[in-house]
Amino acid sequence: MSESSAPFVKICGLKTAHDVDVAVGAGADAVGFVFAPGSPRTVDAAKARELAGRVPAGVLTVGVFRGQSVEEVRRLTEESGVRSVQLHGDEGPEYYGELRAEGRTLIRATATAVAAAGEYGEDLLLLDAPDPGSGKPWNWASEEFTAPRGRWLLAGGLDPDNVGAALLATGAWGVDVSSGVERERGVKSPELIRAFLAAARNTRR
Ligand SMILES: O=C(O)c1ccccc1NCC(=O)[C@H](O)[C@H](O)COP(=O)(O)O
Repeated sequence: MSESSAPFVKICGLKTAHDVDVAVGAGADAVGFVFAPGSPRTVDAAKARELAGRVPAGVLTVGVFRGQSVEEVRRLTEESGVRSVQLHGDEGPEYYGELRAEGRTLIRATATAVAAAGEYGEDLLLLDAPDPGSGKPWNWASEEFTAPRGRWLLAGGLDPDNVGAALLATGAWGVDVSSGVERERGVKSPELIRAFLAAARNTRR
């Protein structure tokens, strides 16, 4: 993708077939299913398999994990059929190496400063808020923020109204959203999903 092309957009925390269809129909590049326990968006492997089965091959399906063992990530990924793994815990490079050796596409989510994407062998870096999925923004607009080198996604408190400015301010390759496309916590809004995708798509860096 060249710098002037449309940003990559991932819609996360989907739980219903209708919301998956809306996100895919509106042009999402990736859709996420939360396997991390304790979230209002958590789905089990069977539900994720049903939802992922609706997604065409050109759209990435992502399982979202936090603080789970490699064995659990492996099991849930295989049972659900998702193609990519997004990790929000404090896993180190060895953990990534183990999953990478199995050919999984890896997204490393972190709230700490990173110099360059790919340092842990991940395919995509995701810069997120310390409390992922909370809808709380972090200081991506501040002068202290230095964007990492390479391809990275921005997340944390994005919504249809601020995603364009966020992309322009940070130069992120793409964006990821959950709370900002919900009408209440854990319940997606088809209108907000469409509005977010339109706003992101119309932004050219
Ligand atoms: O969505 C959750 O509840 C969640 C729980 C545990 C780990 C990650 C989780 N979500 C990740 C995402 O939805 C996105 O990657 C991102 O954090 C979106 O955050 P926001 O748009 O601020 O809700």
